[in-house]
Amino acid sequence: MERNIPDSASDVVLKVVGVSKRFGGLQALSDVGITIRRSQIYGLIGPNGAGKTTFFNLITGLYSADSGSFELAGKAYEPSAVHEVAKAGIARTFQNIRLFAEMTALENVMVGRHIRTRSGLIGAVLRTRSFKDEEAAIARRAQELLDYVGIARLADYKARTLSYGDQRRLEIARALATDPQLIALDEPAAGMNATEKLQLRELIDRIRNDNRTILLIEHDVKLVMGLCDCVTVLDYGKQIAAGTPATVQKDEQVIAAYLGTGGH
Ligand SMILES: Nc1ncnc2c1ncn2[C@@H]1O[C@H](COP(=O)(O)OP(=O)(O)OP(=O)(O)O)[C@@H](O)[C@H]1O
Repeated sequence: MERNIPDSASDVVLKVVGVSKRFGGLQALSDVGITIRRSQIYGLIGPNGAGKTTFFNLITGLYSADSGSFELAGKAYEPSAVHEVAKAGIARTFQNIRLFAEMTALENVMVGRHIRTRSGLIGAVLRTRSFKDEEAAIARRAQELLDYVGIARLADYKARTLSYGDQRRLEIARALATDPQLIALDEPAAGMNATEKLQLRELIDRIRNDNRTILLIEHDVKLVMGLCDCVTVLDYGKQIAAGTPATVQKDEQVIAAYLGTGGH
């Protein structure tokens, strides 16, 4: 489906310019930049070791960049700490799922919501009226989000007891709970079977249609090409192509570096 991508600067959610990162002797990223617009699904692909996760870690404050600049919804931001990035408006999921295993599904989503609440620690200790009202509202919202991702029935189960596919959905619900400007999904389809992938695709599409903006790292090329409005291809830390899936798929450097390998 062709989508009209608006061209105004105010529609830019994330703008990253000239980002580089070196680990010792290895240049993991060289001068990489992307611009993601509101309601886009933006794919970041490339062979193993291309630098995708490093790029995610830089925009979400896990690593610090050697150079480059970052803008979120028109404001410069310094991705220097994970919680600052979450507050600024980027929520992410992880390649290796990171949930609070002993907490229930509902509690995991409530944790995501807490960064947007006001009562804070004092309210929690004193259990003030406003704290209790706020907690009730958070629980209601968390339940809605579980319903949204299709696992409302699992609200009271501990996260560790959920199936792999459901844990990935739970991570997405937790990310949505922070009301992010941008949701960054790190290989959400990893380890999923064909049915789960289809459901995931529907979910990601629905999230976008609800006016969210998504950045996706994914090894499943079919999923990326079918879902994304725009794709950037990395190889050995360099951006070798960017554009619509149709354009990128035809790019000779991409075919040589990635699609032609047959390994994905
Ligand atoms: N903390 C680190 N210390 C040293 N080297 C690192 C570190 N993180 C990543 N690298 C190296 O940087 C390069 C890019 O890795 P990265 O994980 O970003 O690639 P990727 O595209 O996400 O790969 P994959 O598809 O396998 O997840 C690799 O050569 C990797 O070994």
